[in-house]
Amino acid sequence: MRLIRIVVMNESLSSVSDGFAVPGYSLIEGPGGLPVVSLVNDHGVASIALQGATVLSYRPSDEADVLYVSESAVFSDGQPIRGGVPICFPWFGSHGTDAGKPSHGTVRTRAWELVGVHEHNGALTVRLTTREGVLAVAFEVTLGPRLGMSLEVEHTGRSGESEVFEAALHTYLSVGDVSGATVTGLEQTDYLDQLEGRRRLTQGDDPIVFEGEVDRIYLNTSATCVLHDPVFERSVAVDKDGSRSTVVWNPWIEKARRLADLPDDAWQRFVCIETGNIADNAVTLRAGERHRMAAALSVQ
Ligand SMILES: O=P(O)(O)OC[C@H]1O[C@H](O)[C@H](O)[C@@H](O)[C@@H]1O
Repeated sequence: MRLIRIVVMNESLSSVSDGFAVPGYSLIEGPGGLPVVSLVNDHGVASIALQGATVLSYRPSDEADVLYVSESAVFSDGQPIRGGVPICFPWFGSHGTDAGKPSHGTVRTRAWELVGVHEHNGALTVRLTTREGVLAVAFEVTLGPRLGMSLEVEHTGRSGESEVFEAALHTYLSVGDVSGATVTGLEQTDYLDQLEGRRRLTQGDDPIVFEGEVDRIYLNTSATCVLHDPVFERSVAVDKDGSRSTVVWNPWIEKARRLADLPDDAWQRFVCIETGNIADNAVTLRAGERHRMAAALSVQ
């Protein structure tokens, strides 16, 4: 176990010299030696890598994991983790003006700081922070009756300044077989089709089905989405708050082959439903302002 710097920000948190003395919480050595927060309580089990503040698993009691992590994922400093819930920030996809900058921003490839763990009404919450220029970023994960995830951004710069950012909780949901899976909640919603240079189209009345690559940024929607999985015989709801965009992605056969950290057949085993603020829905923050975006996963 390597040494990890842990700062207690909140005096009310119980702490010991090497972590937080909260029942159900532990900091363990995860894949590739990366530090991983493990949470266990009556609601289930969750784990979060400090690398990218990436949620790696969420298993409600008596359920298989809600999240998918690639069997070929790379767990290494400076590398994004393929699966779970990577955080895209402060841009989504390729950078608007500099093609040399990394896909999905800067924070998914760096170690975040673990600043707090607490228990409240039987739920466990862990808080991680990072910073991008004048934007201070905090991510909280709560293991309760649902898995809560909250991304809060504060502009700490000088008055008169403002910043525009995009964000997404890039949630890889595990499915028994993508071919039979459907997503509801985005009917009659406009989207940018990433497969057609972000051409603007409108979803019809039918659920989203997967019969080929799907890569869409739905705009101006705060709707709950539900992933229906007839093989696992369950539905997973993605509720959200402070988010106006939802991305739905499955790479299908060809793109999965091109992604080195994804097995060739892995496209069958996940659907991404990503809670975000992207493109038209990018967020502008003036100095001193905060923005909070949250998502909650639950099995129905
Ligand atoms: O390979 P990554 O940089 O992790 O991106 C994986 C995927 O993320 C999002 O879902 C985008 O809409 C896709 O276009 C992209 O392929």
